[in-house]
Amino acid sequence: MKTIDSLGDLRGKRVLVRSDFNVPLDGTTITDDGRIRAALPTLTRLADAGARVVVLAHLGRPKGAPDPQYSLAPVAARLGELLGQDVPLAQDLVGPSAKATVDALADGQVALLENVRFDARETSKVDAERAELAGELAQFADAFVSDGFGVVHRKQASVYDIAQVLPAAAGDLVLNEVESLSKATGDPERPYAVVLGGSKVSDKLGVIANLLTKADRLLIGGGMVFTFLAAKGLSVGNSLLENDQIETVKGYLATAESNGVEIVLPVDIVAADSFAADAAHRVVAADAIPDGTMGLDIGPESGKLFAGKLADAKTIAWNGPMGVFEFEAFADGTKAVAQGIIEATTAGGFSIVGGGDSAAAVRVLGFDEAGFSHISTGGGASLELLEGKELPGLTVLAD
Ligand SMILES: Nc1ncnc2c1ncn2[C@@H]1O[C@H](COP(=O)(O)OP(=O)(O)OP(=O)(O)O)[C@@H](O)[C@H]1O
Ligand SMILES: O=C(O)[C@H](O)COP(=O)(O)O
Repeated sequence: MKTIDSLGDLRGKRVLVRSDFNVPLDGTTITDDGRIRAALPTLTRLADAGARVVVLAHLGRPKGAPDPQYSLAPVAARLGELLGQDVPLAQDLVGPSAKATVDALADGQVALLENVRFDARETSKVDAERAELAGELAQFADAFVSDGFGVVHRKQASVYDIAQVLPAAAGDLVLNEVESLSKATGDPERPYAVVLGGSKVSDKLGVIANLLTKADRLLIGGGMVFTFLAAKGLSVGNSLLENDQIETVKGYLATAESNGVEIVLPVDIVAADSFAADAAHRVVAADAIPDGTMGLDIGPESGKLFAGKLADAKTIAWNGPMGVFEFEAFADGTKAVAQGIIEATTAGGFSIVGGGDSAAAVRVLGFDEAGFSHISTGGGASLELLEGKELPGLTVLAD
């Protein structure tokens, strides 16, 4: 991939940087700033080189129009604190405020444009619409640096199309992630265990097909569980469920069996009366989830089962928390898996944690990041790389 060095002398040049600042928020409070910290080496390097740095980022999944709950204002404030300089936030993406913000930048200064997903063209499936937005963004810049590793699997205007209209390079975070993850992409040391959880169920179900040809064991937790249990004919109450994926999952279960891949499902579930921190809850067998309740964590027996399946693994990839770890009552499954991975890593395994919330869970629950071989800023991006897919945001940076 092309590197920042290939862009030449950047003093006085306007450099657009795509970062991944999709951080977890509680209201307007950032509960884990790991993704912002991970962006600092590239931003500091560009600022130190005298560039005028204009950062593009998204937050959440707004519907292609401005939506105050997804404003990047909290990110601009935190980025400013971490960089030790005021980071102005333009009120729009390609409008008068963005233009004025970029025009006002001095050499070595960093500014942020408002959420790229407030413009429907960013995520459009129509090439010409994305290209049009990329063309408008390009007017603000002399070069583009792609450093949002967590979005390189997205064929979006600020990730993919922009790299075709400006001199483009990979930032240090993207290079570092690709190098670290490459240890698990080619010929991973076995047994190779993949732990999947979280709530982006349909996104992650998609990666399973490929993982069934690569991994030895798939451990399923989090919101993923219930589509699997339903595929086995079990009732899941009000738990997160992708009804239209049940047939696909039945196919995965059959393929796993014929490929000799072990799919490990929880044997018990923490079932709650509602989605709330103080919801009444009890541990039930996975085949006896009461009607009217929702599974918000894997149960204690499942935690032990999963840790046991990880103990001898030589390569481990983990994406997605095992439960709603943000609520203390539903964090134990995630803790058990994190602990199991740390022990397997200490015993000589190579472990990767991927995903905004999974990485946040490791830090928020008090685990030592050094216990894992690599904590990736990418969730879907790291999974797709591990699947062996070509990622549009990387291929477009090819030298
Ligand atoms: N059983 C469950 N029901 C509902 N939500 C769940 C359940 N288990 C986990 N979650 C939620 O899943 C969320 C994280 O899911 P997500 O798929 O976004 O993972 P991630 O690690 O952030 O990966 P990515 O970076 O790809 O988004 C957490 O906020 C957690 O509360
Ligand atoms: O959180 C992530 O994994 C990245 O920021 C990508 O977000 P997306 O899944 O909404 O594209």
